[in-house]
Amino acid sequence: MTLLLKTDGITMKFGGLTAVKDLNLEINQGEIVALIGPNGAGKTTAFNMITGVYKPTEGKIHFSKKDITGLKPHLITKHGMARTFQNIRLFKELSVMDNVLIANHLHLKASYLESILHLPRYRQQKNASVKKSEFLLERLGLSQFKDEKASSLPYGLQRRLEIARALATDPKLLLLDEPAAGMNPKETDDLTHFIKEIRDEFQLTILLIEHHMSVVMGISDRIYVLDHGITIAVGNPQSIQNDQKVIEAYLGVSEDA
Ligand SMILES: Nc1ncnc2c1ncn2[C@@H]1O[C@H](COP(=O)(O)OP(=O)(O)OP(=O)(O)O)[C@@H](O)[C@H]1O
Repeated sequence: MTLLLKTDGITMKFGGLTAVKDLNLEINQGEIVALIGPNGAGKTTAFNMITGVYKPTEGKIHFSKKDITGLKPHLITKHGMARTFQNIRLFKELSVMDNVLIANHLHLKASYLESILHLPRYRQQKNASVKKSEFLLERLGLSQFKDEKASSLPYGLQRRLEIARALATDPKLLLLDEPAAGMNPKETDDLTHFIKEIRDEFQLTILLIEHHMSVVMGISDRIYVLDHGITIAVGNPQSIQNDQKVIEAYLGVSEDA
């Protein structure tokens, strides 16, 4: 097995609050790994450290054997990491197709001068980019909406479009922040199959944050459980479901709620 992502004791402090403490994730190529935990456990903060939004207060992050600690998000994307957000971030006024084209643009190698002069290399890349975007939309079941405004899509399809945008940057590792949020049971079930399909088809490794336990238990090879920033359990779905500390962390939350 090839190790793709490794975090060595990453910690994030906001003033006096330690949002994540000493997190040690190890994700192998091809795995689907979930990060779960009650609200405020530190899951999004962990994503933000891995993707370069925050520089960890302590610790190191290695991705594809390179130290990426403290690199800016766009450079981390170039190394092969892409993410979606808890709150969908699309260019709402642009078409579905343009949303994917813009994401793909990051990968075009033609220079600015070549692009304004419409030189051959730019034209070739643009054509390839359109083909690739069409392929992604086709593959994600969005072709029929390609000329629609992104904001006109139903919620579940907007989430798919976010994933299409992430895939347009050719990631090795895809981070999904609550992909099933706001979905009904049928959409949630479809999403579970869909995530496995894209993992296989695009040879992805996936790290996801998710509150829907049916999704987490249905697709994860391994699960990390955070509570108040601390990793309280790591294991396969079965061991996590039976872990006393995990049960208590979740029961504690429902009692408080
Ligand atoms: N930029 C920030 N500044 C200060 N505190 C923050 C910041 N970001 C997160 N926190 C705090 O860090 C803790 C962890 O938050 P985080 O959003 O990572 O949790 P989470 O597990 O993703 O929660 P949820 O499931 O509700 O999204 C919380 O107490 C939160 O208030």
